[in-house]
Amino acid sequence: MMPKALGGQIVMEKTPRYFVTVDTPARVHAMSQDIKLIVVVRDPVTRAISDYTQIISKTPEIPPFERLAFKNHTTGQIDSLWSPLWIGLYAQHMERWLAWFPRAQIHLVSGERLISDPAGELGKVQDFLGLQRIVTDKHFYFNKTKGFPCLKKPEGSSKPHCLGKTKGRTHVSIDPEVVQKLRDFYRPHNQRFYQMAGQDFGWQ
Ligand SMILES: Nc1ncnc2c1ncn2[C@@H]1O[C@H](COP(=O)(O)OS(=O)(=O)O)[C@@H](OP(=O)(O)O)[C@H]1O
Repeated sequence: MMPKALGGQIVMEKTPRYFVTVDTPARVHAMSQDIKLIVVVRDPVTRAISDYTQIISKTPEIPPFERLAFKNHTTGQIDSLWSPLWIGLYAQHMERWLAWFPRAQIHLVSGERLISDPAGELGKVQDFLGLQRIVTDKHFYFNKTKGFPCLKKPEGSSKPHCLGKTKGRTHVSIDPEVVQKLRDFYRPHNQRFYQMAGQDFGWQ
């Protein structure tokens, strides 16, 4: 379903689910072997809480995060198959992609640095895509109220553009003990992911 393009044009498509869907690497490989892949990753614990915040905003009747995160609350056994937690097992997902694509064809973007240093992170994306570095520091300003960077002037518009209301929303508050258990759970997975990535994302 990718649109046709002229020589010199780059076609882009974004579907977060691709990174974690088991059959996708093989299907993408069958479509194009020299495709460039970009993945935005953030601290998996914050990611899970953000995910849950999104789910509960649509289905308020679901059980609390603390209940869904554990298979057995007494033994503290984490339910790693619960989607918000399973998605954060980046090393497992990355492994499936690396069975089909060389590491150099996959570029990892830090979700945290995308907020703290958008121009730096986008500079690396432009290099990865073989583009001239057109987007730089001068294209962004930091909106303190939102806690997010905004574009000073998007193409074709004279007004600044900030991300929508749901970006940078307040997360559901989670029992700190549960957060600590999740940090302990993810630590070895994160370490394995840093090794595959060749970079330390600095998650706690
Ligand atoms: N450009 C950019 N830079 C940094 N962070 C970003 C960006 N776009 C989305 N986000 C954050 O990703 C979280 C999920 O947002 P999404 O737009 O993907 O989906 S949704 O809002 O949950 O439907 C959500 O995280 P939280 O706000 O922490 O819940 C978004 O704020």
